[in-house]
Amino acid sequence: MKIAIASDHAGFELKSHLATALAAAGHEVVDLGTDGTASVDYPRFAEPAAELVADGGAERGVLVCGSGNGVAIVANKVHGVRAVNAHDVEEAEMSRRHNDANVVTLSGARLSGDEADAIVATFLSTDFDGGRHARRVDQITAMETPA
Ligand SMILES: O=C(CO)[C@H](O)[C@H](O)[C@H](O)COP(=O)(O)O
Repeated sequence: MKIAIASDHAGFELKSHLATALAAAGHEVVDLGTDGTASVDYPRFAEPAAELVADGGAERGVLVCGSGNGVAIVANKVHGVRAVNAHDVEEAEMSRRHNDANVVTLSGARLSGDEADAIVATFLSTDFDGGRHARRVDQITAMETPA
């Protein structure tokens, strides 16, 4: 799967870990930075990654900042993106099954590499349930189109 990944300084360590692990698992990883622990502003990195997902250039996005919150807020400004800050495997699973989330955001401050690996693996492998959930996702998508 082609995956866009990005972080700010607070997510850099976990993002680097995930980029390596995802590539080793056979995924095509597009790393949009940041490239170190120097302080940067998360919108600058989260927006291009979210746009790549929205444009179809990547199937899923993985974004990391200190809390996972800032990058989620940025990603959800991009039409076509449904980003969820997943704190555990169950949230990742439900974000796929019920929300058809295409971007997962993570806390670099609170998650271990093993925890993040499990969350991302679940996020990538879980299918959307469709049915009544598709109707609700369609209602979200309709909000992005001016009447
Ligand atoms: O969590 C974040 C945004 O939601 C960021 O990664 C930062 O950790 C947070 O904004 C704090 O910024 P700082 O410049 O690292 O103090």
